[in-house]
Amino acid sequence: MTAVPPSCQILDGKALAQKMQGELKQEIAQLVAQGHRSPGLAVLMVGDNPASAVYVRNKEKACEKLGMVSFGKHFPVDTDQETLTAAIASLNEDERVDGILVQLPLPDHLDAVKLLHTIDPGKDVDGLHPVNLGHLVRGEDGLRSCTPAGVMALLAEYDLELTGKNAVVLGRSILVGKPLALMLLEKNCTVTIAHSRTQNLADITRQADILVAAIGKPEFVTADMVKPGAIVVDVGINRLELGEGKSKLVGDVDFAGVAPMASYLTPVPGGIGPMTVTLLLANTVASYRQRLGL
Ligand SMILES: Nc1nc2c(c(=O)[nH]1)N[C@@H](CN(C=O)c1ccc(C(=O)N[C@@H](CCC(=O)O)C(=O)O)cc1)CN2
Repeated sequence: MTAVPPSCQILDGKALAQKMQGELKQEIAQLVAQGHRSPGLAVLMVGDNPASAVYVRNKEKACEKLGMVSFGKHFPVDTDQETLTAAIASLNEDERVDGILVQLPLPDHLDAVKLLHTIDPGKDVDGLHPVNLGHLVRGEDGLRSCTPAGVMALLAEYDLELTGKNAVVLGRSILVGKPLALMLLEKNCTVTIAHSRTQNLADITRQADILVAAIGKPEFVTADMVKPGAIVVDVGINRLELGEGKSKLVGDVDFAGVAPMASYLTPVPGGIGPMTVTLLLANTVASYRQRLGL
């Protein structure tokens, strides 16, 4: 990682993820010792997107490390909508399965939104079903999207004051931007969602006490877009091909340029990525407890 000036503190998602996963492992071991079955998670992947394959493998490994059972299914790229709908219906009925997740993105011929609607909301550990998004809008308990929930857990770990702060979320996806804006609002931030059509973007981002970048553009946020002392959260994960078979992982924030401006900053890798996986595991345990009445 690039050297960070003393005025900037790293928000260490990797460390918090390890701590939370250790706690989840203990919790599961206790439940199993009391005679309960292990929690189960089913990750559905379609096609051979290499990045998705790595993420799915990491989720399955994490699952097993914590003592959960993995019911993952890998479908060929030409799988049709009906086959996937039937697979989800069967997992909805399977008592051993507490969480169902469809790895995104899906191949273009598939309708991801329609598929997500068929997941039992009680097993929707990605928090993307309209019922769970509806609970979030209303400020009610429910399964919450993993990446935004991971951002909020990391901010909470460092005791960062959110009330009354100007938060700017760059990105309006259903996976990150929109649910994160609602979670920041719930913590009494004044929230702006900015996106690819926003005018005078740097004028808006420079107002942010908390700036979250989730737009999928490598190193898009530069120092001139950041208010001095801002908390900067980088949700982007972009692989840059460097030639000769080499590549580098970067976020949506120019880390080296922004670090001297920010008071807190998340790295890539080691920031929000590990938190996403951890919140998926935490959601699966929450769903398991709810389903077993524990
Ligand atoms: N159904 C979903 N699909 C996708 C989601 C999601 O939350 N739900 N998010 C992303 C991918 N993703 C999880 O699925 C994910 C991406 C990256 C990481 C991560 O830990 N990254 C590491 C670096 C890994 C590397 O070296 O490549 C890090 O940031 O430290 C976790 C989860 C899209 N799809």
